Amino acid sequence: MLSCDLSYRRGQFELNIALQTQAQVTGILGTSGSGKSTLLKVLAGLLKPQQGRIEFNEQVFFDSQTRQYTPSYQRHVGLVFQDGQLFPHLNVRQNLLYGYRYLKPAQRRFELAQIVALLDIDALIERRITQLSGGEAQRVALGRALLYSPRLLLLDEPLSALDTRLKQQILPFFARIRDEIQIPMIYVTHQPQELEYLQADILHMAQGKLIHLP
Ligand SMILES: Nc1ncnc2c1ncn2[C@@H]1O[C@H](COP(=O)(O)OP(=O)(O)OP(=O)(O)O)[C@@H](O)[C@H]1O
Repeated sequence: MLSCDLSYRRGQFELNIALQTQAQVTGILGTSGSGKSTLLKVLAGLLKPQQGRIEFNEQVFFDSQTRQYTPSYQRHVGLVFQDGQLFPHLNVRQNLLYGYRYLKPAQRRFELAQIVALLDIDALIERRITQLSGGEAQRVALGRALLYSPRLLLLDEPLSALDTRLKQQILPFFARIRDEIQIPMIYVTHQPQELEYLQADILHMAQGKLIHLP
């Protein structure tokens, strides 16, 4: 269960979000500039709200009243952006194991072979990042996030850099994450069809707030 009630201000922009969700996939739709990415960064611990409380599965991420703040690396959340942001100087295997190496064995929920099979990236494992297609790179980025054993996956338009055919190929992998390893996901997109495919609970944002559509 993710529960938050927070305000975050940056210049003229203000984010005010109160939500509770325990859906497997929570989808967030909203116009450009409505604050979707900012919300994910606040949940990930990359931006600190001025006020409120964020709790995930009974772990307090932030509480302005008790002055609690859990830094990003202690939240165990995975973040995937639209362009994957893989390290170009490392090959696929090294990218996949990047965060995993820093986990204690007891913290590791998955093994490399399991994630490689889940995402069907076996044939790519020794490739350089520059030798990957957009869809392959995105699966590797997802694999790297999963190997970090996140308890929550934050996805910021993970398919928006891909063409329609590739989107159709990759969406089922998100369904596999939902069904086979059951990591809750917050999935930001401009495409309602992606959320329908994933049977997400859908939230709408506008101007820094959640809104109810008529
Ligand atoms: N690094 C930054 N510094 C200052 N303002 C920013 C920064 N990043 C975003 N903003 C502003 O914060 C507001 C929310 O931006 P955000 O990126 O969260 O929107 P979004 O809903 O994710 O948009 P999009 O759908 O275009 O990705 C916008 O007004 C944006 O211009």
